[in-house]
Amino acid sequence: MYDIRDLSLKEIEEFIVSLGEPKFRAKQIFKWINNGIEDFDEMTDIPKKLRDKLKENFIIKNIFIEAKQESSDGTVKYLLRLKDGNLIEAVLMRYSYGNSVCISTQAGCNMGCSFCASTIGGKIRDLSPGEMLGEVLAISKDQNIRISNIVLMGTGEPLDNFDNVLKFLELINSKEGLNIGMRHITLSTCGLVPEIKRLADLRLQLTLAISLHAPNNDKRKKIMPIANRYSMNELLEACRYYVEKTNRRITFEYALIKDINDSIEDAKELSKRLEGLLCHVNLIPVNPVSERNFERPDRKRIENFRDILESHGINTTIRRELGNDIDAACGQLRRRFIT
Ligand SMILES: C[S@@+](CC[C@H](N)C(=O)[O-])C[C@H]1O[C@@H](n2cnc3c(N)ncnc32)[C@H](O)[C@@H]1O
Ligand code: SF4
Repeated sequence: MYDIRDLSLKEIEEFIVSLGEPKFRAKQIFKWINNGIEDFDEMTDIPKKLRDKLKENFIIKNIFIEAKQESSDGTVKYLLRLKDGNLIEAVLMRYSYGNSVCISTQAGCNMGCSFCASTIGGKIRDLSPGEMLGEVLAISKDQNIRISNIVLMGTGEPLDNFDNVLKFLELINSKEGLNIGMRHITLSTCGLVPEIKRLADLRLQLTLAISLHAPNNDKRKKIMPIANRYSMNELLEACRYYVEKTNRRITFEYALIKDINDSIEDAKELSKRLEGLLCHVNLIPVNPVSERNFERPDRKRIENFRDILESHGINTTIRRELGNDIDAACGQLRRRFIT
């Protein structure tokens, strides 16, 4: 049976009208779904007969909180169990401007980046739009807070699950739903070139983050297999296309790994590559993953790297690390539970 959380307001309307019921019921139902109800009988202003019809046709794929780790800075990392038993991670981060949830888009990942815990067991399956919405609803309900920002940076490659991710964006963007503006959404990708162009053509006002992590192709290939499929030139060309279509500044994520991509030469080469592109670089000291032996550079080296980029006119930040005292690296909490 279909998960009712997968449906847009328009799709619910179509269903309601096909039953001969008044259209306004659809809006009531959609609002209940976005309130995080877990049972159709919680829709108290919907007549029982109609609730029974919904039960005959749909289910609600509830997401269960399997475990959570709270950090002293208010960050909460969730291990969530999907209806079929698969485990995923999501993280709540509290900022002065609001509450942000980092969600997973797939159970596992096929992309094989060497520093990432999410890919160690490969991809199990894509998440549905309703499951992604369910991650946000579960956290909002658990904390009794409104979520104002969404980051697609948990387990999985969002552009490898393009249609479901797009539908999810439509759901959370909906005025009658969570009403989260596109400018409050960040989508992070390892760089699937055709999909970046497809996204650009939609001209959504979301922030695109590219996991770059290297100043050139050869170095990128060593840590990110996707670089064998699309060269850095192709990737940067797609980024330029994205900026041209959307007028939005791109964020480049660059995880600094000791002796791999953190030298002065790397910083200089990266600066040249990014020259003239409307962008921002976010430097992230790599999170050591127990299955890998990558190390972080020391603070001085990280700051040097930033200073070189800045001296070339590239806006650069060193990521403020939230949740440092918990298993912060993506996929680590999940791995601890499934191994
Ligand atoms: C888990 S990925 C999910 C989104 C998408 N698949 C991507 O690669 O951009 C989110 C971000 O975490 C980064 N990341 C993964 N493992 C990391 C680690 N051990 N240390 C620091 N950043 C890491 C990725 O490179 C990416 O920028
Ligand atoms: S960094 Fe992103 S694309 Fe790479 S393996 Fe991890 S989740 Fe997948």
